[in-house]
Amino acid sequence: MASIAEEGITTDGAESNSKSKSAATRSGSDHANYGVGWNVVRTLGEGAYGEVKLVVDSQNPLNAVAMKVIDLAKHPDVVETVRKEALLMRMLRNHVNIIKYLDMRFEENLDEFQIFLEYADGGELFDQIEPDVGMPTQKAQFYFRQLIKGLEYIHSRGVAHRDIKPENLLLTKNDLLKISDFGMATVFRHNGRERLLDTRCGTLPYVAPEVLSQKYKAQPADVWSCGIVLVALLAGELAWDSPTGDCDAFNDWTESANLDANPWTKIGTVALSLLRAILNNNPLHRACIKRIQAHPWFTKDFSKERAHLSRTYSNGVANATGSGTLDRPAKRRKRSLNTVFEVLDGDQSVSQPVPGNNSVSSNDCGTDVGCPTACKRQRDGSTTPPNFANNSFSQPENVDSMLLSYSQIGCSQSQTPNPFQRLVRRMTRFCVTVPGHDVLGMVVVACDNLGYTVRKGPHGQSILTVLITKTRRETSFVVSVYEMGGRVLVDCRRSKGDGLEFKRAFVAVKQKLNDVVCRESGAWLEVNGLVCSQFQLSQLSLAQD
Ligand SMILES: Nc1ncnc2c1ncn2[C@@H]1O[C@H](COP(=O)(O)OP(=O)(O)OP(=O)(O)O)[C@@H](O)[C@H]1O
Repeated sequence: MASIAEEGITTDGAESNSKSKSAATRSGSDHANYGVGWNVVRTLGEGAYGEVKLVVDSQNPLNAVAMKVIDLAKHPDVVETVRKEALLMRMLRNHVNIIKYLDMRFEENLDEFQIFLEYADGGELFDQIEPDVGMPTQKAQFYFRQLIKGLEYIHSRGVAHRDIKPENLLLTKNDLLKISDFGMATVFRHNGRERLLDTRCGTLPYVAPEVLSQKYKAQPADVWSCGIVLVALLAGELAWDSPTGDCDAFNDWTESANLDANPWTKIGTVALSLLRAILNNNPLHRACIKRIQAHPWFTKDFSKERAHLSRTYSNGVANATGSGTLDRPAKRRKRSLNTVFEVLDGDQSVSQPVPGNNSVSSNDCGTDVGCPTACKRQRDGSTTPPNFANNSFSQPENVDSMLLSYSQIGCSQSQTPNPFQRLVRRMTRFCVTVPGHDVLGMVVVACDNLGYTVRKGPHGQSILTVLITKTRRETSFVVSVYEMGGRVLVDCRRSKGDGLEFKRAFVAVKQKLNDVVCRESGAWLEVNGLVCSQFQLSQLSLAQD
């Protein structure tokens, strides 16, 4: 989903006025030089001004960073914008829920800026949202708490993000949420003095109403966007296209009308009361971060509710109501037994220990917000990360030996092969029973039927770009096919636009290919972002020792 930036971003008083590229080059080279000995492995995503690439240390393949490339030949006017983004990220680099800024340089030969960032090896948050469904309450709460914690830190440093949305919330393999993309961020408080903002920026469905119409306070505007993210997490859809008077869905919310319609019917009553406090048109009355953190939905221990439900059903008593129920929408009180079990199955085992809000120390999953899946400590002292990926929406199945080689990834010849190629954990993948060439043809036909436009990759590469033409906002995704040891993996990655639209399109394409999608489950090993077989993993750990 494209972001809007009506007035462009200007440098604020808190920052240097230098506009030179060399100033950008100097802005914080206090880390390793990611040049010699580092290899570009693959493209992680596409940004507004260029690609974001995965760069791996050839000496230690477990050392990886993300390199955001800004193509100055194509975008000569963005020097100042990019420099500002890097400076702000540098100010914010000491928080577990913010993508850590590492370095920046101007690559003269290529005429590009390169910003080096901590690599988030767990994909994007939107990848965890099932379209039109959302995710289990407990999981949504886990991510939302981290989002609010990260935002609290950003605001404490006097910075407004201004483009909070699931596509800009990245995850690590341990399910740590990392706020990223500070391309629209700005300083709103400097030396204790706060200023109102007037740049109309953000992404329409997520933007607060006042941002479109008047000077606005920074913090309530970001809080509003978090509210829309919460709707997406809980309902798998957005509340409205834009918070404006010509949008019926927004008017209904403002007038408390039609709350029997989606997305609200999918959202529990306690969550709805939190959303009421956050999505308040009046920024002065809108819940602040402290109020959000004190709200019953935010503090509630849903894992205890889950255990209660489990006991109830294991006794054969189908009583899902009463004091110990999950936060469920009023309209869904009469849900079927199956529905409740779906909720239970979708998350961690109910027999696991029930962590409270403070039960997870930073030694475990690295955050002090309540991790709903207890991190299991191993004999060697390491921990197993909370594994939310188990509520597989489209997790690859039946891949028991998959170490993707350099040539299969499709890197250019100038890049050095690296045996430990990484794939971002992603739910928008599946394995098929037919050869790669055949499945590509099938994807083309499926997309044609669905009315999407398909562009083939250059030089006969196993890559397609699919433009979802039906949607108002331009959304596209890239389909890559990998063949390995008789297995064929179809990997879909959002390239541009709305994450939820992409997910819907993915589901539609996968359904069309239903006859050839692998059914049986198998070992899909992905550790530290590596996709490989058990044998290859053991070799790797020997090498590390
Ligand atoms: N640190 C990172 N680790 C892993 N993937 C990343 C990282 N940074 C960016 N990406 C991937 O690249 C994509 C684009 O990055 P980013 O959003 O920062 O670019 P942008 O130019 O700001 O794009 P936008 O058009 O959304 O404003 C992200 O959606 C994500 O998939």
